[in-house]
Amino acid sequence: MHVRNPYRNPPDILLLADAYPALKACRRLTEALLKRDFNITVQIPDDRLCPPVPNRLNYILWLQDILSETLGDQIRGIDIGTGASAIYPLLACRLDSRWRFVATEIDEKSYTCALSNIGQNNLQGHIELVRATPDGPLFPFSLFPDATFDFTMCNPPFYTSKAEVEASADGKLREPKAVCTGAEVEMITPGGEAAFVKRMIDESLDSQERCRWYTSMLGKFSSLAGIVEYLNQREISNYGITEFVQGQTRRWAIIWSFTKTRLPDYLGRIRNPTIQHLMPPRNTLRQPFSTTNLSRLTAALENALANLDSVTFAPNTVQQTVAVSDDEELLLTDILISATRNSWSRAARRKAKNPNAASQSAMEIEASTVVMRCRLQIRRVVHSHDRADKQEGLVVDASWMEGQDRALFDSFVSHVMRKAEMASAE
Ligand SMILES: C[S@@+](CC[C@H](N)C(=O)[O-])C[C@H]1O[C@@H](n2cnc3c(N)ncnc32)[C@H](O)[C@@H]1O
Repeated sequence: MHVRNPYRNPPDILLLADAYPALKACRRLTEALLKRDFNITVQIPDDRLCPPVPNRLNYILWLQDILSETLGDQIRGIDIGTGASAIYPLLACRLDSRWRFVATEIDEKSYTCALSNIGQNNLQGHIELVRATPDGPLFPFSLFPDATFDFTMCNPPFYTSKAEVEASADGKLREPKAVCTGAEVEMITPGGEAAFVKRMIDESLDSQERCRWYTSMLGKFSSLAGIVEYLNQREISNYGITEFVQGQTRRWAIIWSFTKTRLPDYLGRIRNPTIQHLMPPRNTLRQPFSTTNLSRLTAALENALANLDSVTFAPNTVQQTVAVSDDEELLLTDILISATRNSWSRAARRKAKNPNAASQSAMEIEASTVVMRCRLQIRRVVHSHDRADKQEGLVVDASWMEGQDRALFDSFVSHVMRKAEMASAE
């Protein structure tokens, strides 16, 4: 090609679509990306929403990260309002053959089209489509009385009314007009997305641990505050928030659970300082250490853990570079820890000196139950924001993984960190 021809290097179609939104609305672009990159064949009718692949993929990848430690040969999820494309189940099942879906849809045309898309990709053994009704339950648990699920997901209809759709057509609220060629049933629901998600929260209070993680995407940042307040009112403290950023488009997702499993902060908190009031308390606590000697610090930590009789731990040596905003970190040691009771508080240590204080049987019962699981990661941080004066240091990140009692985790971390700092300081 001619040297001055700018198309000598073919344009990046996704960047182009970001700069020229009408392209995003192009069904052929979605169909082509799904075919080329995932071997998925879909047909999306012209009068139904066309899902942008990068955004939908972001949601699936986040769920994959959350479920990455799930054992077993199946991961079972529910997609509420799967749409004509059935994009979430198709993508997820193509990416990992262990995934299974129940997908719901109220709109007849989208239901029929989703059924055909699932069949065309030979995924009918992995994805079960359920015809829902607008006034019926959002979660189809009653149809699967013996099943438990790993997650629910949803991209809810987000507008409250036709007037709101029209008001947003200039692109202020969501995607530009060209993209919003969906049917009303896809885009409008009484009370908008916030009311839809609140319905899910209400239903989840009944179904509780039938599902490990309840999640939903949110198209409007303004929905977040009301939903967090609703979770707080209902005393659902185990929740998280993330954001999906693709070019100029930003979306959010909320996640909550009634189980003891806790999310690491990188999956359940957004770092943006202006919205910290909406974030759940931190599950990852960072402690800088004065020593720069890795073996000293590792030995000090292991010694502090070995001195706690209710604690078992498994250290793992790793060498993995991880990027954290502007800083680079080297993950060096990963220690998995379980505790069967509190043996680190002052009261617990006093009791241990006087074993008659606790009856034998109570001790045995306690010892058989894990009350807290967490991980300690030793990392080497390079503070690169001041490049002239690079500062290296060792830190330990303590991440709460399981338990009901946040105070127990906090007191464990402060005990172990204090002991390790005293023993490793040079
Ligand atoms: C914004 S679209 C999302 C479609 C698809 N999941 C996606 O991300 O492209 C919302 C979908 O939810 C469906 N829907 C609306 N109310 C529903 C309900 N009560 N139960 C199940 N689906 C519903 C709509 O018909 C529509 O297909």
